[in-house]
Amino acid sequence: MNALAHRRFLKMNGLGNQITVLDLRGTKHLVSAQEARAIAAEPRARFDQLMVLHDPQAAGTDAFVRIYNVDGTEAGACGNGTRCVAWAMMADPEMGDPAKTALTLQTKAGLLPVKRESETVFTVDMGAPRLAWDEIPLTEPFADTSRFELQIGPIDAPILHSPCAVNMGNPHAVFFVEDPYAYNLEQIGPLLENHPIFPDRANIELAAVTAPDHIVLRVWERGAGITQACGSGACAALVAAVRRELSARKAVVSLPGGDLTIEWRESDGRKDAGHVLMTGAAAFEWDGRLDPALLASAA
Ligand SMILES: N[C@@H](CCC[C@H](N)C(=O)O)C(=O)O
Repeated sequence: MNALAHRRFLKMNGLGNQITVLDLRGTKHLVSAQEARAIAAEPRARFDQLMVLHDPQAAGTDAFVRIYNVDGTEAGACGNGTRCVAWAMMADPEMGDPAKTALTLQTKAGLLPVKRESETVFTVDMGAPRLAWDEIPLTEPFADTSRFELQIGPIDAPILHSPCAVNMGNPHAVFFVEDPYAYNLEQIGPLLENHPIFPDRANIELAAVTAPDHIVLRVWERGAGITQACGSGACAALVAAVRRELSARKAVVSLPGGDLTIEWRESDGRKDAGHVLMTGAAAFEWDGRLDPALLASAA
């Protein structure tokens, strides 16, 4: 019998970003790409991202979290999913500890301290953005990744060009445009996600700065396509807007699924070294048990 059979899952969302939380603490099981895709095929467990909790690996942390996209690939960060995991570990009647108001999660990308602001609102310290070309990563060296050479469409009339690259635990390319909703993201997204300039592929953002403290954003997610919201994408958009001197260091980022407040702190006067804080809601939808028949097909 597969170790995942009949395991309880929580179906949640972070501003409409579909998140499934699976608690594997106390087991050694690592979800394979096939198993992740099999879980996504189960209508009640369907996700943009699957957040799998494992026993903590570092002192002072509450859990190690593996993050899977709907295509089975793994990611280092998921802002919306992190808030959902925090809700599960603090408020879920079966796995939550209501005494907790803060916790620290670890992912492949590092440590994520989370603070509970209210019943359903959490602030995640998403860490410091990484901005060097080989940290994004890009395949070619660019001294300045805030406006690097990349365009699609006709050479003399590109549809999109000169994005800003930001790594928020995962790679992002942010294009500044007048109206993010004026583009066929369904068509452009996969071309850019898989462009040879991104050796690890990339999440693609279309951002409009409508005021120094407001950004409108749409995201094509690596491994998941268009989602209602992307937390790390919202952080990347704010960081990119600050680097391009288009916005203040704190702004509301409006995604199709709702708003996130993002702040890029300074660190000892060093503008590029501070951490990015993301505040927003997490919503529980339902729970269920994984269907062994579907998992059997993944074996
Ligand atoms: N929805 C996410 C980002 C999930 C990971 C991403 N698709 C990747 O592969 O990097 C978020 O809220 O940050």
